[in-house]
Amino acid sequence: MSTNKTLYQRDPHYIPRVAAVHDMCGYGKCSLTAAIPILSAAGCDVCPVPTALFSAHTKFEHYTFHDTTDMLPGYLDAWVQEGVELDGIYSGFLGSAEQVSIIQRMYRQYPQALRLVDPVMGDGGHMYPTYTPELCQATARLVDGADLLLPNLTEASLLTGLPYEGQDLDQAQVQERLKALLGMGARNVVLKGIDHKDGFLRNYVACADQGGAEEPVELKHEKLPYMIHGTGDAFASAVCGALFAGRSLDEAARIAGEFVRSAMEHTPAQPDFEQRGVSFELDLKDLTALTQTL
Ligand SMILES: Nc1ncnc2c1ncn2[C@@H]1O[C@H](COP(=O)(O)OP(=O)(O)O)[C@@H](O)[C@H]1O
Ligand SMILES: Cc1ncc(COP(=O)(O)O)c(C=O)c1O
Repeated sequence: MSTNKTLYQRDPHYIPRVAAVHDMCGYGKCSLTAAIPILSAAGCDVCPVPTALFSAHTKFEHYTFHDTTDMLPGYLDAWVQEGVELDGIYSGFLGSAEQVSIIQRMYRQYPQALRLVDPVMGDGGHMYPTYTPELCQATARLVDGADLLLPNLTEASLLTGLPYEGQDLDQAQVQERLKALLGMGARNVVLKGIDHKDGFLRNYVACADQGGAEEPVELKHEKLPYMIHGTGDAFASAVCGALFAGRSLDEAARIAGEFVRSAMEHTPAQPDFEQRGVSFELDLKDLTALTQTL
């Protein structure tokens, strides 16, 4: 089964501009330090909107956190004054609940821009330390009208109220979560990280214009026997990059899964690999080759 759906028609001589609304981490590759290189490798002009500044991500014992909410209205006003145009708004980890209203303001200001929402809130059944129930409720407001929503299973539970039942979900449980997310107004969903402990990871693609009635598309690839932080951001950024390169949704999710798997294969060769995050630098040229239409 294939949805074979294209969200963005790429003119081969045009470079799409995408606002990346994520935090910046000094160490531990995730968020903007994933989104900027990965989307650029896929042929996008990335304009960062930093939602917070961290010395390192929240899986570290020691980190500093600076919420940037206060500076964002002026930052975006200045873009409007300069006539900056956007083809996409790709949001992820947020610093405060008020930032959801700021993203909605961007949606009003750039009505043609694709709305790509990675509803970063937690994993393994737990919220990230700087997330609060209020911030999760606010994040849920981004589901309605999202052209693409990219939750993991923890985030799918937080958004839908369905229980978190681990990563080993059967087809009916996957379908239930996808239907609930489409029912909340997401136009397309990629549900990440289903793990039957059979040596593969599975990602599922579902589209609202199929009424949620069709079987979702299952994309499976090898699972490497270690976990590294930041895979969700690398995966979501690669899906978005491939979409802006004109790839279909299924193909974008397949390309992104292979990109993360391949990058994870290179990662253990690096010192402190479990700390530094996914080392995808050597894989960027392959992402360019896979996504480029020029
Ligand atoms: N151990 C792994 N081996 C291979 N691919 C992986 C591995 N971990 C994650 N990935 C890929 O990255 C995607 C996103 O990772 P995941 O950890 O599920 O996201 P999140 O960080 O949002 O919880 C997965 O769905 C899978 O395609
Ligand atoms: C500061 C920060 N940004 C982003 C993330 C998202 O990481 P992932 O790619 O694993 O979803 C996290 C998760 O801990 C984080 O702490």
